[in-house]
Amino acid sequence: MLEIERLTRRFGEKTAVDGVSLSIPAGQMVGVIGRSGAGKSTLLRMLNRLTEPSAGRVLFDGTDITALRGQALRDWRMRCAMIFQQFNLVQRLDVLTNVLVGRLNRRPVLTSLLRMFTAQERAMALAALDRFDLAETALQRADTLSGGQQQRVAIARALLQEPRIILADEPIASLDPRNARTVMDALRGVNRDGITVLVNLHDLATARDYCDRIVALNAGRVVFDGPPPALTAQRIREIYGVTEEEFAEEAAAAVGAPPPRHPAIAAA
Ligand SMILES: Nc1ncnc2c1ncn2[C@@H]1O[C@H](COP(=O)(O)OP(=O)(O)OP(=O)(O)O)[C@@H](O)[C@H]1O
Repeated sequence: MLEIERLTRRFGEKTAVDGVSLSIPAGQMVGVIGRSGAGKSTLLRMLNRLTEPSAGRVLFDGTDITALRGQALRDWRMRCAMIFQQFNLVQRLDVLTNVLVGRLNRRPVLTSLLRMFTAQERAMALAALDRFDLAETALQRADTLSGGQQQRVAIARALLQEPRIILADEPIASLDPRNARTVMDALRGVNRDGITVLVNLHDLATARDYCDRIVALNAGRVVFDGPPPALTAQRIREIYGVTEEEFAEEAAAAVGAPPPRHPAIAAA
């Protein structure tokens, strides 16, 4: 269980996340939506302490994550893997090594530096790649892969951390619809294995299709929290003051994604 209690982050005068409280049961897939600047990235980044909260707490199974220091903080970051919009692979390294990077934090510094991995770790990495139909790319350089393949490599790398939670910040914003689907299928697949997934999405239709729960942010605050069918086009209008179509186009532009081809205007 992840408990977020009145979590707040200020940047100077700006309050990016403003007293957010959420209880997220283990194994849930939560889509976080909101306009550009609503605080989605800041919220996710506070959960694994890439960004420090100004106030509030995060508890995981009763442990206060916001108070962790040193090794305990490193352990938490391992259990709470991040996926980024731009994949963050080492382009000149082969795919297998990129996946094995997920093990680095789990090992002593020297073996990490030498990038020495056990046969068991290599087998784990290959199995993770195989699961996403990428085993045959293991020895290719990462930069020879498509965006969708690279993002699935990033998910495989995250799995090598043996995480309890995956935090994905706009994981499909740079992908075409087909690749976006393969990445969302991969995330949903690992979620079905019991890993909690929090995913920032600009695309409402995707959030509806894949998530158990949608949290909508506006100006750093939670303005909707419920099951996808409850987030109707009418609710979007009430919350954001725009049609769902306008919301979709604006959100896509904010993350540099192509405009939606089929805005889910009547999804509800
Ligand atoms: N390091 C920072 N320094 C100053 N202001 C920041 C910083 N990070 C975020 N902000 C501000 O906090 C607010 C929330 O930003 P955040 O990136 O979390 O929003 P977002 O919903 O993820 O939007 P986007 O999709 O455009 O990234 C914005 O006004 C942003 O300018």
